Amino acid sequence: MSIFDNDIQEVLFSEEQLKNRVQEIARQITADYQGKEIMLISVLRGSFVFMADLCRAIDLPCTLDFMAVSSYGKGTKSSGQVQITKDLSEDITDRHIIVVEDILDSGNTLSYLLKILENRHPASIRLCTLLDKPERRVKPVQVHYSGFTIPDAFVVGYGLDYAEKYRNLPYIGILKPRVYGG
Ligand SMILES: O=P(O)(O)OC[C@H]1O[C@H](OP(=O)(O)OP(=O)(O)O)[C@H](O)[C@@H]1O
Ligand code: HPA
Repeated sequence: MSIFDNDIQEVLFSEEQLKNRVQEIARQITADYQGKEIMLISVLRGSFVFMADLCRAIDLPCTLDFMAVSSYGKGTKSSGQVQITKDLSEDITDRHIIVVEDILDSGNTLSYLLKILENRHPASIRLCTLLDKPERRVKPVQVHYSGFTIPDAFVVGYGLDYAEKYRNLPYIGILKPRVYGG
């Protein structure tokens, strides 16, 4: 039970389902990068919960860094204007990078971000997103690790917000449209 339950139309993924899927992705990454050291880049703020669970389930030498971008402001639709609000602390040249995201929606954020990171000449770069909402895509983005494909609905919880709320919900659910006036 959560104080937010009344704002949720439908639970898409329970805590248990999230835990199991995150472990499967971590096992896949561990197998794919045997013998290598990886660097996980969490795209703040939404991916912080996924990152925390994923990195602890990966059995490889691994460093972490964080980047913050924003394009949604207080709305439920991408403004199309992506802003870097915090850059990485580390140099990624010649490193094996995995970008960790909570959701791939229009693709505006990740197409912009991946281009910037590719220009810094990593040894390799892959994208790992917990959720993929393909119906909303306006920019193509190549995904290597995807947790779940979801329908065209605004979701919150497990790091994902609406107007900065709901990030601390332990499950992922569809937000009732009346909450955002949709
Ligand atoms: O594919 P897109 O339509 O660009 O949407 C995906 C982006 O939107 C969310 O970030 P947001 O800008 O809401 O910032 P946040 O991570 O701080 O919540 C999410 O974390 C992704 O970065
Ligand atoms: O469905 C969503 N929920 C929360 N944040 C988002 N950013 C892009 N799509 C979403």
